[in-house]
Amino acid sequence: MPRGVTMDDPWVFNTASISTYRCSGMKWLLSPLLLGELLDAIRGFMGYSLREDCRAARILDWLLYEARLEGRYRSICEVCNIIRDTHVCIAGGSESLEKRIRLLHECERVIAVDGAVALLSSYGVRPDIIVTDLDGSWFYILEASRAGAVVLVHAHGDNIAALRAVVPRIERVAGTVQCMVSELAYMASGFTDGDRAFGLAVMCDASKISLYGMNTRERVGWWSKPWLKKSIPPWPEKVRKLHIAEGMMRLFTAYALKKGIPVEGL
Ligand SMILES: Nc1ncnc2c1ncn2[C@@H]1O[C@H](COP(=O)(O)OP(=O)(O)OP(=O)(O)O)[C@@H](O)[C@H]1O
Ligand SMILES: Nc1nc2c(c(=O)[nH]1)N=C(CO)CN2
Repeated sequence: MPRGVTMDDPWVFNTASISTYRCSGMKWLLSPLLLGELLDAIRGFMGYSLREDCRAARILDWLLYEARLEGRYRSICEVCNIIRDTHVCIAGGSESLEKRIRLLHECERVIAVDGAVALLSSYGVRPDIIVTDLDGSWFYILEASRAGAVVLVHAHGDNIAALRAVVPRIERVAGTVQCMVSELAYMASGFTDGDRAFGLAVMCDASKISLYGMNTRERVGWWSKPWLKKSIPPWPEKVRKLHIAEGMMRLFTAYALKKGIPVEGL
């Protein structure tokens, strides 16, 4: 049993599965068990703590519960409804996004990956969905959510303070986690913000997926982190994350092709 799937707490496994299956016709991209195994392996490789990832998942669940009381919560089914049967473009963190950004005007739906929301804003592109672990610019994320974007926030052991600071201020918020203890958030298909966005588009049956700024061999775009002044080569931890992202994207491309969803820009 993957360690992120806490079977000593068996009801949790059911509720997490049920919250995804409640959407009519929607299926997990990877089975929860396979996903749990993959995330365990990644945690080992990256040196992350399961305990902290599970703590973050519970905290996000609580913040989403409050968001639901306040009418700000969006389920993963509602997120999928935005994507289903549309041409989805995903704008990520690699350098080439800036040169190709005007092409995003041709997309039916735009998913901004974390910091890319800042760059999109300066070119007048409004994202429909933002996929983030909240280490991009909070200002632009909050601005886009006020303008109508749904923010799909990912909880992990290293962003607990950011979750507490930002989630209560997001107008339209959904959640993903990497430990299966949550009822209102769902187990993310993927690891980095970019491959999770791609996995989401495949899971939600986009009619076509175009990737911009998702080239893991390129430099990291300056918009990717608030502290970057210019685009730079990935630093050692980022290299390892991008390595995993590349593997995830290959896997999801295979699923997309099996479902008959064309993918361009890989
Ligand atoms: N060369 C690249 N540089 C940066 N991001 C890239 C690159 N190629 C693909 N991407 C995708 O774009 C996303 C950009 O998001 P972001 O920079 O916030 O990363 P992240 O997943 O939050 O990781 P980190 O913890 O380093 O912030 C990445 O998650 C990755 O999937
Ligand atoms: N614990 C932990 N989990 C993660 C992290 C991270 O920095 N720490 N970064 C991710 C990709 O952005 C995804 N998951």
